[in-house]
Amino acid sequence: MIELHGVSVAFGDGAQLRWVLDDISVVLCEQRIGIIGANGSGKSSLARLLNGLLLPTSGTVSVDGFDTKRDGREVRRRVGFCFTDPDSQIIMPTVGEDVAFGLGRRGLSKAEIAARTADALEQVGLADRADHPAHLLSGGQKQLLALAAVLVTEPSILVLDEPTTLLDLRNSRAIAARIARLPQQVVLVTHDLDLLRTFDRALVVHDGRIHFDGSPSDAIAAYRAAIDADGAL
Ligand SMILES: Nc1ncnc2c1ncn2[C@@H]1O[C@H](COP(=O)(O)OP(=O)(O)OP(=O)(O)O)[C@@H](O)[C@H]1O
Repeated sequence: MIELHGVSVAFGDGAQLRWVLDDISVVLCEQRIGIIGANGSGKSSLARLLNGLLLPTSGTVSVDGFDTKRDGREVRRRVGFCFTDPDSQIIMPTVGEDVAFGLGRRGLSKAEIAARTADALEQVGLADRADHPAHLLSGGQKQLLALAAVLVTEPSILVLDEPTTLLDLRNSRAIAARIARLPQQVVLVTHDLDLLRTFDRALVVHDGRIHFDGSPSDAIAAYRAAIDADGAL
């Protein structure tokens, strides 16, 4: 369970200080939660708070009772994060090595690392690509690899920041299908409103605040209404 209490985030300082999230309090415990909203509204900042990639300027964020400021290590063990651009996450030459890399410094035997790597690749449908050069994968396969590299660390919560933005329809469907089968709690930032159809809950972020919180269909309607009210369409 993720809890945010009175969370605000500012970037810059002095005359350059800019608040991008404003007094957010929310408890996230459903299995599938979407975050939607306009460009620059604060969605990624909100997502990054959830595993301590970004720390609140004021207020607190906790995961299963562990505070992201005080207990960063415990939080990162529980919350895996996938970035929009998988290239920024792929580190090693081959697919298998890249997934195994996440298990370094855990004191696991070679056999355990190999078994967990194979299992993570199986989960995302890349089991036959272990020896393939990671940079030669397609965009969709790279997204799946980035997901496997997070899954191998066995997080109980996954935060995915726009995992289908770079993908064509076929690959985004493949990612959506994999996400749907994951046993973990998933918090998904997306502009692809179709992805939320089967979700339990969706938050609409608007101007750094949670503008709406409820069912995905009501959230999409609230998002459309907010954009219309802004005169942006
Ligand atoms: N590290 C940073 N330093 C300064 N400003 C930042 C930083 N990260 C984000 N911002 C600003 O915070 C605001 C919210 O950004 P954020 O990436 O959270 O929005 P978003 O809703 O995810 O947008 P998008 O849909 O375009 O990805 C933007 O105005 C952005 O420029």
